[in-house]
Amino acid sequence: MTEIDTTIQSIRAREILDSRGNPTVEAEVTLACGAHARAASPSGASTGVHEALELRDGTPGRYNGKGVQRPVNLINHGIGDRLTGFDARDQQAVDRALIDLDGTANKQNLGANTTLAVSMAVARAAATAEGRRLWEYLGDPAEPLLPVPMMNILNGGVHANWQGPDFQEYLIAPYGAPTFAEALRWGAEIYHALKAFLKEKGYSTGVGDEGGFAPAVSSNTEPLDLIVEAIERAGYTPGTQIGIALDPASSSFYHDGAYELRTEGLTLTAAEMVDRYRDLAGAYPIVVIEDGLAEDDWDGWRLLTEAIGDRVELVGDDLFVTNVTRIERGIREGVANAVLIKPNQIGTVTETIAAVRLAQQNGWGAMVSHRSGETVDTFIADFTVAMRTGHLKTGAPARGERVEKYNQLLRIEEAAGGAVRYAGRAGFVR
Ligand SMILES: O=C(O)[C@@H](CO)OP(=O)(O)O
Ligand SMILES: [Mg+2]
Repeated sequence: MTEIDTTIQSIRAREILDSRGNPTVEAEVTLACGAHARAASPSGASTGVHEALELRDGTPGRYNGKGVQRPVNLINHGIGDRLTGFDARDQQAVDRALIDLDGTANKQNLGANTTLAVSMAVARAAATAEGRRLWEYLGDPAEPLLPVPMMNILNGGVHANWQGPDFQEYLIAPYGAPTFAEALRWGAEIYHALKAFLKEKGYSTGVGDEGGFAPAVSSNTEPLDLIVEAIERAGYTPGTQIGIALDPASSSFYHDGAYELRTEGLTLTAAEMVDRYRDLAGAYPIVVIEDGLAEDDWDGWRLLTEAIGDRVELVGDDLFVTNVTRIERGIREGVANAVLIKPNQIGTVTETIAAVRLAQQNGWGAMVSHRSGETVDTFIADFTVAMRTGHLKTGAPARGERVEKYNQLLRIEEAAGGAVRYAGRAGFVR
């Protein structure tokens, strides 16, 4: 067998649009053997202050300073040349070179959007050259684990321009399904049942950034009642077949040391928020709460973990920002029990894998996630299967940029055949 030459021959970048109509970076890698692949960075709206930098043009003009010509130029005039000659199969060396070229802890010079597009495109090009599927190339698990799709069917907070609830995301988790394909079908049926129910109640069925409905509800609890009803109308049982997850994204309504629930006209302390989550977890089949407390409210997080960490998966997103230093602190201090994994919060595939492994080695959960600004790139679908993380959140079962990830998982489940397993309830740490 002749050895395939996976030496990087060229890397080019371009500006494309994301699902919010904002520019983002797409990188394209060509190898000596002729294989080529591309990858695009997503972009968040409720970004954590500790995330790696997302580099944009900054100056008014094209896209009001939100353009990405600077990242594109960095790749076309510098990064591409630096990485030419590297073996695309040596992901760690490629990512190390990107990290060194940037030279900061937070990708301040190159931007995590710049480095991530390159890093993912290199991995995909290497997989293509080897004729392997990306999930096999990244992890080669003997028994591929299909994740529970965490479907965000009701949007609030900044993703709904603060027209709906303060809590940003209400998700359904069809963990009782026998296969991923069935889970996705259940989720889509519940999504449609919710739409019909909202219409019946006179609510708008317009959607937010992640494809979930964004009704102008009068409290943060009302969506839970709407969703429970939708689950039942679709013919499923809340709690045994379908769980509910929340991402309040509370950093976005945390001001001057308190949590401001505008919808309810209330300002709560961390302890009062914890009481509320305890009550909600008692009254509804809640399996996951992400970012229940704010990104630097470690004391509040500790209270929450002590209160319900034994029965609810408590996921740190803005708290950990896919950063091993912050995750290590959480593990050391017993704060949270799971990590949200967003590759663009840290900027390379290698560093993202390190964050997943750190969580898994400590018995913590790792939930891979899309961003609210997405493209049709499906890297995270393959990544989730490769890392066997058991669950993935990538929006509503509607809107192209969201369903493309779910559809990729359908393809993976089909391709993996008999070897495959659906994570189900075991996909959660609690
Ligand atoms: O808070 C989140 O978890 C994400 C993704 O759902 O939102 P954004 O990409 O806007 O940070
Ligand atoms: Mg979040």
